[in-house]
Amino acid sequence: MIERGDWQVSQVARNAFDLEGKVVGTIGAGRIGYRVLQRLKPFDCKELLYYDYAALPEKAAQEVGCRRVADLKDFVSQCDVVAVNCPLHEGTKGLVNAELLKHFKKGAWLVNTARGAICDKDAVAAALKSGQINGYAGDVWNVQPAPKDHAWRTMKNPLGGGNGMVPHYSGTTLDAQARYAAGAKEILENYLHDKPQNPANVIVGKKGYETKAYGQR
Ligand SMILES: NC(=O)c1ccc[n+]([C@@H]2O[C@H](COP(=O)([O-])OP(=O)(O)OC[C@H]3O[C@@H](n4cnc5c(N)ncnc54)[C@H](O)[C@@H]3O)[C@@H](O)[C@H]2O)c1
Repeated sequence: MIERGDWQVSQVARNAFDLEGKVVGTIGAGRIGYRVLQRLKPFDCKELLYYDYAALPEKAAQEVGCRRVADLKDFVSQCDVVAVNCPLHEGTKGLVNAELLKHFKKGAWLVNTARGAICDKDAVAAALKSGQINGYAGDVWNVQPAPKDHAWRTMKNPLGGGNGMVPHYSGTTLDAQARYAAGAKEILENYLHDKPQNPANVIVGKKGYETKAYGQR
């Protein structure tokens, strides 16, 4: 469209909204989910919500002014935008499915930069096609690279838009690659020199799951 130079603002902007005055929520309020809430604060959203079995420390919740909602259906029914920021585990695979999508506000927006398989791909495509959700955006796919017939490559809302998928690279800036490399080096050095690991880096330890972030066991 840009290359062709034939865009019309009335067409391009017919489905664009502000975050100001909207209710935005995150499924998962760990390192990333909490930072998302922090970064949303200056946008003057109507309310910031989170759904997580682990409550944020009171001070952290107060700093961003967010409210925890204990029931997932209740949570999504209040949000104009739902962002998925929890890990993929047996309790989150297909968490956003046809049944849950029915409870979303009609025309809500769903963002998933966590893991593709947390959202049921066909249920998301159907909800977008019907207008139950207005948009789906993310960089993560249940199969990567996604096959040619993957619904998320072509799905659209009734206005012919609403698909904000990109390849899984959005955290992969050159600066981030330097951070990954430094993190991997630190973990290897700790291992080789028999030093304790930073608990934030341990998912499975010698005794099984050590993190509390991969479901309530
Ligand atoms: N797209 C990318 O390039 C990219 C980059 C980094 C991380 N990620 C994804 O983001 C996820 C979150 O990262 P993080 O660093 O914030 O992890 P984290 O471990 O700090 O936080 C995860 C949070 O999710 C919560 N959680 C777990 N299961 C839940 C459930 N069933 N319902 C609600 N909340 C639940 C945990 O209690 C925790 O608070 C990662 O697991 C990873 O899959 C994606």
